[in-house]
Amino acid sequence: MCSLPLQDYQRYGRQMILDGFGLSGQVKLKHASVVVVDAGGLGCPALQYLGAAGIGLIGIIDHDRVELSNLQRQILHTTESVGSYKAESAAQALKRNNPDLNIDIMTVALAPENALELLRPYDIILDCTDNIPTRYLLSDAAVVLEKPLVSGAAQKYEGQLCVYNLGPTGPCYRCIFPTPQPRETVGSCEELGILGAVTGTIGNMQALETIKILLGLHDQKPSLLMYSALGSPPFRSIKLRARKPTCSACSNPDHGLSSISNTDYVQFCGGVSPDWVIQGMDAGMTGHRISAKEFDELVESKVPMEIIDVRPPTEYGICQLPGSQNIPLKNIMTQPEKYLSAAPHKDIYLVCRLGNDSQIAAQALRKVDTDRVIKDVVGGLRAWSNQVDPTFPVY
Ligand SMILES: Nc1ncnc2c1ncn2[C@@H]1O[C@H](COP(=O)(O)OP(=O)(O)OP(=O)(O)O)[C@@H](O)[C@H]1O
Ligand SMILES: [Zn+2]
Repeated sequence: MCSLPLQDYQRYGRQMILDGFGLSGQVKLKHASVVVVDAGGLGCPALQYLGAAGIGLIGIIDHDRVELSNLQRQILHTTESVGSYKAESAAQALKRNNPDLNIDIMTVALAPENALELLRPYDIILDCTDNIPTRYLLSDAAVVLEKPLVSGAAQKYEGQLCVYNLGPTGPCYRCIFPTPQPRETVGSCEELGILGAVTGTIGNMQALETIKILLGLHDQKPSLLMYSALGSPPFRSIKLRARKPTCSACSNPDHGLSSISNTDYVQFCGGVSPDWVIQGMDAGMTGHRISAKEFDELVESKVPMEIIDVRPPTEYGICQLPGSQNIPLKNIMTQPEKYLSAAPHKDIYLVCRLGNDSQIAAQALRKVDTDRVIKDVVGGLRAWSNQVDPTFPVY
């Protein structure tokens, strides 16, 4: 009797003849389950190889829809899939290659309330996300669920790869990064740019690490791989120590469901909402923020105000709101008092391209002056163009 359907011997034969793989390896993959958060730049290549290799059950979590600007790197999606859910579009692409796959499509954002429930059914979790709050959330959930977390990151020409929480002593993300980097030093692909083949390199390696773990071919030694496409050599690897005895997650016996649901991941990471929060997945919008539409109403009603645009001068030179002045983020961060005393009584509204840097600037100014109205425009000039003035350039 065959352990696999007859046609699978042909489909997977090239990998089954590898030393350390064999029939038993293919059967292990068939009985394995992995969940990939998300179907973006890293998730697409990772999913493509996991699906083709014959993983028995694949979960895809992504609440977002395909946009034209995703297609240079999110290679499972096509021009026709623009507007569809990424999780659905990715699942269709995997099925075109391998029609018998079992795929769980989850078109929701992973959040503290649903993380454990959504991730629990799977053996291994892949972190392919692009924001720091979700990285901490995924790590904390992987620790509670005692599952390996294959984590990738990519930006510009660079990427990183690490397997966290591997085996009983493998470190978690919090062991290595106990506190988030300041928001000013990190940014999204939309802000900083990304070369598609770089996400391809890291995403493929995430699939490879996952398959190694499932087959028992992983050496279980934790390391952080750093990739720089323009570097020489392009790959460097740092050995990581075992779990940190002081880690607030993996070495804390009280770390569990309640610590996840009681953590405000967005606040912990500097209070800047990633776009899944802004899209209403969370009650993240505070009284300190204003929508582009409401901001327009205030401008129209001639309320006295100071409009500060915190973009770099080159970007301010491309397009700007009438009546705004340009004070780049880094100037505000180094001398917030100076800019407050220059406009002593007026309400202050801050804008930037996408609404992230202006949030940081607003927080810094509010620390110095707690009485004044100091708000940032959600979604920045991109939202202004979408919601108020379609003739305002988007770049
Ligand atoms: N908490 C989350 N739950 C589910 N999916 C998430 C979560 N956070 C991020 N994602 C998904 O991660 C993916 C990241 O993909 P990627 O970094 O390639 O950029 P993008 O957001 O699609 O595009 P761009 O940054 O160019 O606008 C997105 O599809 C996003 O929806
Ligand atoms: Zn830890």
